[in-house]
Amino acid sequence: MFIDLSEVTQRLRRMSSEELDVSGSYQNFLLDLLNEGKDTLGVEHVSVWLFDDITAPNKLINVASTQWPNDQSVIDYPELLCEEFPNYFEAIASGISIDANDAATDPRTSEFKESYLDVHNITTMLDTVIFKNGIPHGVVCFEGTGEQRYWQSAEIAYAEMMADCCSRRLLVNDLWSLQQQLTEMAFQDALTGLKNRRYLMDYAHREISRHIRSGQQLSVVMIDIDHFKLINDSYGHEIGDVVLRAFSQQCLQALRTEDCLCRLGGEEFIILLPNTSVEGAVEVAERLRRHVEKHIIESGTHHIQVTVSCGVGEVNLAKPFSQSLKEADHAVYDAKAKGRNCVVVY
Ligand SMILES: Nc1nc2c(ncn2[C@@H]2O[C@H](COP(=O)(O)OP(=O)(O)OP(=O)(O)O)[C@@H](O)[C@H]2O)c(=O)[nH]1
Repeated sequence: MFIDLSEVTQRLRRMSSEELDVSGSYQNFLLDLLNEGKDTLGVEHVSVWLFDDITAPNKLINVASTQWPNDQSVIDYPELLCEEFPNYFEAIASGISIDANDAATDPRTSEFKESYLDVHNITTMLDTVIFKNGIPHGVVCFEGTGEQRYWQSAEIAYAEMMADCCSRRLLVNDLWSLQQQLTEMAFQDALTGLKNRRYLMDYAHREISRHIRSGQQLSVVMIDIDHFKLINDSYGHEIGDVVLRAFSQQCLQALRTEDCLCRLGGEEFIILLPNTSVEGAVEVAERLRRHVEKHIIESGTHHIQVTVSCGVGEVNLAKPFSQSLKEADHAVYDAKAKGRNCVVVY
């Protein structure tokens, strides 16, 4: 097959520079490349396989394929075990492209004969190595059916270019995942795993706009653990942390998933309740107060009962959210003055 390298190189270089949408679970960010390779080399299908562990690979995992349906995500990714295909794994580890003209007799691919090649009528394979930091990370597999093929050097060079493009796309995907993690961390409280104050302010801002449009009520409940200092002083700061974590889980159990529970800091928490009146918010706070009071927290030999004081208020949609927080805080102050373990409305 004749390949005009200058033309396909141009196309690949342009594709490589395109912005990637890596947000979907299905590997569309690889598929356009693979389809390009399939058409250019005129093969039956193209797939990408990655090592499970780049430093000590045990298996190759199939992460993308031109054979997979476009509209559904693949749940079980096919795998190849190193112990079953040692020659193939050794060939990949060498980093040199596998140009198996006759896949059934080539020593690098003949291991697939009965289980795969014969079953799918694959006659020829061209596998090029994907590198990560200079180390083999996986392969792009071009598989052909029908007439036996004699891979030309231009075709091999093209397939290697494809593998390099895949490397870059996988790198972009890694960076995107990292960025996602960092974003999550920025909005999460490290101790309890709940959302933090930054998230609350952002979320409240959006909810206020939405509630102005819908005309629904938005309420807030501030929760403060009673005599928390005493827990720290009696059992130590570490047990205090255990209590904060267990308490957070108790609160989540008592709430609906759409209720936004955040840790403001210390032993102070807040729930933002969308589409909820003050009466509704009082019910939520009472339910939560009773739930917390009833469930003893166990840590080692310690059995610790926690109670909470809650302040409830309606969020004034015309004023800054910080004002609503101040009002709820005021109500908590009143609840403490009333003897704690109770709910007070601002
Ligand atoms: N273990 C632990 N303690 C914390 C954390 N953050 C704040 N604290 C402690 O929480 C305690 C809060 O004490 P206070 O503000 O006096 O309130 P309180 O003892 O709960 O008393 P009342 O609110 O009046 O019922 C302080 O001792 C803080 O050091 C944390 O992340 N872990």
